[in-house]
Amino acid sequence: MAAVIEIENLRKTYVSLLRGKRVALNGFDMQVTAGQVHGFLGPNGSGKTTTLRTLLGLARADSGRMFLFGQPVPQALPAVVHRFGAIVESPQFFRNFTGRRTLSLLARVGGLPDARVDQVLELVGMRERGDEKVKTYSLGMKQRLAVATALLKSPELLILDEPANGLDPAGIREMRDLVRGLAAAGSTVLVSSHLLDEIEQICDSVTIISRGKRVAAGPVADVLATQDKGEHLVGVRDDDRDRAAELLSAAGLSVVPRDGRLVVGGVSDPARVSEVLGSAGVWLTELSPLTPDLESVFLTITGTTPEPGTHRPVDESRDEPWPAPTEAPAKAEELSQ
Ligand SMILES: Nc1ncnc2c1ncn2[C@@H]1O[C@H](COP(=O)(O)OP(=O)(O)OP(=O)(O)O)[C@@H](O)[C@H]1O
Repeated sequence: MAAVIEIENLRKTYVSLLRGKRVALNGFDMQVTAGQVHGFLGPNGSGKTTTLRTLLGLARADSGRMFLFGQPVPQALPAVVHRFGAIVESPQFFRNFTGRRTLSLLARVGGLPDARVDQVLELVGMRERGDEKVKTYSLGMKQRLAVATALLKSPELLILDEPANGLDPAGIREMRDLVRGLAAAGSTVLVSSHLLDEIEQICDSVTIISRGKRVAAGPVADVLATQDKGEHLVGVRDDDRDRAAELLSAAGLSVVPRDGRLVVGGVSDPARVSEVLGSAGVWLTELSPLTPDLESVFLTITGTTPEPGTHRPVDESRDEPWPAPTEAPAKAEELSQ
């Protein structure tokens, strides 16, 4: 399958007079295959929005290579811009326009038939509210309107930065169905989100970024498998628990008690657990695999598992000292971004 997005060794440093240099992307790589829903995950400040802004020509990279539909960007953006839709920062709408008027205006600018407006309003579940003014919309409705604007040109690729932001549970489910529906119709979707269970449900593949670098990528199942330690939840009668722990430890398995049961790691064949215990007259009441979910994998890989009593800095990027006076002064464009 062809790669719709390819990013190689992308570097981006922000420079500000107040804070000096800040490395946002530190040699980041990503590939998104055609027809997939691809999740883009990372802790706060890890570089997701910077990646998307750089890919779309809204910020300039220090170095690295990027391709959309096989064409180098930002140079080829004018040639491919009609093939993708993106919502990277909360778009601003005219407050006194209705949703429909907003979309009609954009459709006209893009040379699209007005009939497309009704289609996209329907797609994002806003058909009934389309004739109300934007200023009466909730955050979630504005989010849907934003998605509708990105869908107007029936893009082959849709890039959504935190599309579930502000949506209630029903809205999140609708967004999920919308994204899956687009993929089923042949579109490619890149979606960044902090909602890991959502990503696990809707994405075929993921890229996880931490401190401006890719730390994991691939089909969701493969990424989950990297952290699969063969853990099983083992239940025995209360009286047998200590003995079971001893037996399993003696058999070379790791054993940690949890909520009246034992978490046993390093199990390549579950039959071994029942064999070890059964041969000593200890009988199982439960034996179930503990497969990692995306949230636990994410927390482990990015090193952001909360530790009771400690606070994690909210921003992951690396500060660098202000450049020595001999270095070239930062460009005005960089300072303003
Ligand atoms: N315009 C800017 N000027 C200076 N620093 C910036 C600018 N935009 C982003 N940064 C910094 O770059 C780093 C990466 O930010 P970015 O917004 O890309 O992260 P993110 O992964 O999208 O975070 P979040 O999940 O919180 O949205 C952060 O340290 C951020 O403070």
